Amino acid sequence: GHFGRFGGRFMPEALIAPLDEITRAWQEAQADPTFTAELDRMLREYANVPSPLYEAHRFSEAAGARVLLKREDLNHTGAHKIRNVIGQALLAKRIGKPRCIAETGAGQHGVASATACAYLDLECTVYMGEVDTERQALNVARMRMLGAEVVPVTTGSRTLKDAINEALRDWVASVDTTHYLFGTAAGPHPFPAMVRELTRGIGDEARAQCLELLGRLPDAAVACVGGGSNAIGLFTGFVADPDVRLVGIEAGGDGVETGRHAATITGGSVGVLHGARSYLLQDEDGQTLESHSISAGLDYPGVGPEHAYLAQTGRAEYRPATDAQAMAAFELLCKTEGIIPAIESAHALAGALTLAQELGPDATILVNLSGRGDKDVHTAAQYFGLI
Ligand SMILES: Cc1ncc(COP(=O)(O)O)c(/C=N/[C@H](C(=O)O)[C@@H](O)C(C)C)c1O
Repeated sequence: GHFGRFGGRFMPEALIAPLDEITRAWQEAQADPTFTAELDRMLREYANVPSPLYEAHRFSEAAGARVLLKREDLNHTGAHKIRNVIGQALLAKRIGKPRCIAETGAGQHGVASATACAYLDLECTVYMGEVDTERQALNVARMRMLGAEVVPVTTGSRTLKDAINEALRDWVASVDTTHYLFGTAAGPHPFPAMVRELTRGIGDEARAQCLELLGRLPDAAVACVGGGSNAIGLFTGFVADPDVRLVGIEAGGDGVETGRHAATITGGSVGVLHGARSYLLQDEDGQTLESHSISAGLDYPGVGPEHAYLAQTGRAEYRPATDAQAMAAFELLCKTEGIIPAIESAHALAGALTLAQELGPDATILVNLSGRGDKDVHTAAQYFGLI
């Protein structure tokens, strides 16, 4: 479970056995045609996968280069998260765990977890920072409608980091009946690799769709990076194509130089958080710092270890987009394409606008539109003074 010097599983002794059990079960499931056939069937018939590749002509004109959008916002539940949760919920069934727990920040992973558990008749408890339950209240309502228990977390900074800590505390006490349905490509082994494998359909599909549409590969593949799942899902399909630049866009918040951001690779340092060695925002004593972003889904002081590795080897590059840049890109997509993106995804769009200026009009830029903006309408309406 290593990516160069990154990754590993720095976890309490009590969780080593369940982590071993998931690792073994996942290896067996991947080799079991019944499991993979059921996973593919559910993705196709239930989750609306594969997602379309859409050429955004008017956004491209505004950007000054050709922009293609991978429409993960059109998946069932409105984001890429459904890919990961269907695989992990099927695995929970396979190992006889009647209950799943999950952490969530933006609420998309929580909604996807509640959805998969409703479909597969599993109990579902979602831990969510109290701050996030307020700014993503719509998703709290959706999770409860889908039959999940949502536990507002009031410890620490009351955001995603604290939700993960609470979920881990639950799991230590419930390993016999419960699978921790981890929401991003971070955490202890096997989660980063398993979530990458469950999400890599994004990049594998997009690569084939680009060859069909363009007759060649794109010049760059761009995705926002919170914990890292939608970005690693997009990048993996292209990592062996050296002419395709891989660009991860982190949450620059008020600007990295202000200290109020969630740009973990750009503004952080190597350390251990939530079971893996990667980059994180920490003070000189190794205490995790609070992150800041207008986007709940990117508001996380850690990042998946495979991104740390791709950054260190130089195969991928990571740049920040501030709240203001993301919201400007959010508005531009709304008004040029009639698509309201998730604020997380708007960070990737902001990165694409900058890259378009650098690469020029002949460039083709593939952007992962990781989710739709229904959950963010209130935040965006307040930001733009529409209500
Ligand atoms: C639409 C959308 N796009 C991107 C992200 C960033 O998460 P990654 O793709 O795992 O980097 C997210 C993250 N959402 C998670 C959630 O909904 O709980 C996030 O807050 C945590 C799981 C990390 C998202 O909802």
